[in-house]
Amino acid sequence: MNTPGSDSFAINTTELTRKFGNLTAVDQIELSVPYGQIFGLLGANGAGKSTLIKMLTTLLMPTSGTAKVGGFDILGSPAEVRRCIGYVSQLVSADGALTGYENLRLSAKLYGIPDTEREDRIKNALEFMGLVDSARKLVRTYSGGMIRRLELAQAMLHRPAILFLDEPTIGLDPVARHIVWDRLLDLRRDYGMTVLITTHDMEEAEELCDSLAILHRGRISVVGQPSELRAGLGEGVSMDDVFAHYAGGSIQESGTFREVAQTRRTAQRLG
Ligand SMILES: Nc1ncnc2c1ncn2[C@@H]1O[C@H](COP(=O)(O)OP(=O)(O)OP(=O)(O)O)[C@@H](O)[C@H]1O
Repeated sequence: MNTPGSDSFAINTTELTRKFGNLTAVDQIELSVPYGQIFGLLGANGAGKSTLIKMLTTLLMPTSGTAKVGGFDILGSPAEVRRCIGYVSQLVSADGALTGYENLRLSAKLYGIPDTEREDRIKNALEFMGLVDSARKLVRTYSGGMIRRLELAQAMLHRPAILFLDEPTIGLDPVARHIVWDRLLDLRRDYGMTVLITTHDMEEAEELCDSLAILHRGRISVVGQPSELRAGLGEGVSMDDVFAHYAGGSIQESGTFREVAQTRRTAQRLG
């Protein structure tokens, strides 16, 4: 695994803030994620989850504040951060005109995996994700679940210490969703990987995640284990109730048409 810098947390943010004009999408967030956790970021549409992930993966500059990822500062050492993370965005990133194997070759080159190690790493990733039999088929013939598993295989090729996944199971049927969960649990068990996911799926939040942070208008409303969060609100409380309580009660009417259309296209493509 790519060795992270020395820090007791995989992710540690300090007053992390991002503004877009007058809108504060992420507002002075203080978040600490221990190594080896599957950590869920929840929040209504427009709460700031993707913006937070984009800053942590060095794709977007903060307006103020900073964060350490794998012990490296996102502002001072972005290249080191990138070396120890993997990222799967909301949008489909695998190339449908290439085979699964060719997509992995491309990722191996992009991640700078030495030529002598590439074939072994690709073989290992294909086996791990259950894609050996379909490796030589064009990705456009894959099911949604296979595409997601291929994207996970691409993101794990360089053995990142920390994996960022923006809505990894959006648009997948329950069987495909459970297979993705199992693979993520395996990644944590076999490689000690820390996984940060965003999700709108309360079952995923409860069953897959060790801890959750719920965002509301760019701020963290609450952090805790799913069972703690439910117990904190009383008996017989569901994760839906927890979400409604801490995420602002209802889905906000924010997000541009383009963003919504793009997300739906992704879900349709994967469904
Ligand atoms: N590039 C941008 N320019 C202007 N505003 C933006 C930009 N990116 C995000 N925003 C706004 O910032 C806010 C937070 O958006 P973000 O995508 O982080 O939310 P989210 O919680 O990931 O939402 P969703 O669940 O719909 O993916 C929204 O109001 C959004 O419209």
